[in-house]
Amino acid sequence: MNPSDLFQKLQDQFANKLPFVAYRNPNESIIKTFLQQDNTVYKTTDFSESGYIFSPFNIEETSVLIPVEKSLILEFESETIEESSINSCASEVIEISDITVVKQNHIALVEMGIKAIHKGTFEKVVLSRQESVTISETNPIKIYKRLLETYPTAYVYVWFHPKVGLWLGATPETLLHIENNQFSTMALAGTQVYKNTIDVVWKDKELEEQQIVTNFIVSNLESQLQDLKVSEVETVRAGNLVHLKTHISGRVNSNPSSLKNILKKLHPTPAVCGMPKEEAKQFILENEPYKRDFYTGFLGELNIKKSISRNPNRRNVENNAYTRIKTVSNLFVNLRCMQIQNTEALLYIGGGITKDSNPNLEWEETIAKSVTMKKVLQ
Ligand SMILES: C=C(O[C@H]1C=CC=C(C(=O)O)[C@@H]1O)C(=O)O
Repeated sequence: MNPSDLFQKLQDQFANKLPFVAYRNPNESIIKTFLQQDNTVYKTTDFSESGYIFSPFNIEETSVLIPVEKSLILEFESETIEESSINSCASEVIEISDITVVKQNHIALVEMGIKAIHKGTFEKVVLSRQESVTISETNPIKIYKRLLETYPTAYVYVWFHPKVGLWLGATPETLLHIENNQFSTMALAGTQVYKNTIDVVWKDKELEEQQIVTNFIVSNLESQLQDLKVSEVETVRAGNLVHLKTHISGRVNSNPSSLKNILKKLHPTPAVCGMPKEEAKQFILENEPYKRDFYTGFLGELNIKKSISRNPNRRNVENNAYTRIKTVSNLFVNLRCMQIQNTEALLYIGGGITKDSNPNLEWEETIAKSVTMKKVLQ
């Protein structure tokens, strides 16, 4: 199938008000799609199902599944996206939110967070805001093409369900990757604006903020994983930003409830919630002046069976003997994302607050992060 046929299929699916997702892994060129054949809202009960999962920040709310058995699954190479279709996405962006009020509110929220840290309620909390802009280009497929083009190293998706909503994003953060029993994740936190190099100096505030995430992941997964390995911390680029990242890997015991247990232990990490988890989550749910919904939730392939051929050059029938099936889950944290409602785009942006946070700088950080989505709307 060629790319324009597939984009047309996505367009038709959207016009017919049927659920779909299209996604591309970081640094890869293949775009995969699940086109659901009916408009039911399927849900996961225990993360043992097979399909594409879209989970909210608050895991007590509904995680929506696009089941494998209800979908047409297609994939194609994305390298050949035509320039013309990208340029035609140019759109006018008008701020709806009164930015002075939004700024005052966000700074007041951060100040409350810092006070709670000084009182000892928690050590870290991630506080966020929503920003509303009017867009003249509302075609999600056109915006999606632009995201693909702009962020080759991100996980770039468009997700639609007529009864739930329309979301797009380009996230730099893996929640987990499991291939049979091989597990990996990342601790991503700390932000600076990218200035033509990743050779940057980090302040103690950011180093501590990221270390909290690494410590949380390691201590929560120690009981679930064998051969736990933790890399050195490195600087990585995400669009116009850089972050600190640690790679963490290990082996999971292959029992059917492993994934559910790991997700319970892992989500939401202090990269999007805080430490201790429950206290920070409570503070977020009570004090952020809007509902996160799927922002800082997670999304991706859940228990997908893939065949691996040991000798891909052999084309004869005997070759089947060399084909093995592996089960893959590939989940990402829903960051640098937006929800589109008619001519309005709702952008979601947050940042990690610790005892050393400066409210004005935290505000500036959310402005820098909002550029990721605004860039493809302008
Ligand atoms: C919560 C967000 O980013 C997280 C991931 C990387 C760096 C972050 C930070 O520096 O605060 C956040 O923990 C967001 O982009 O909305």
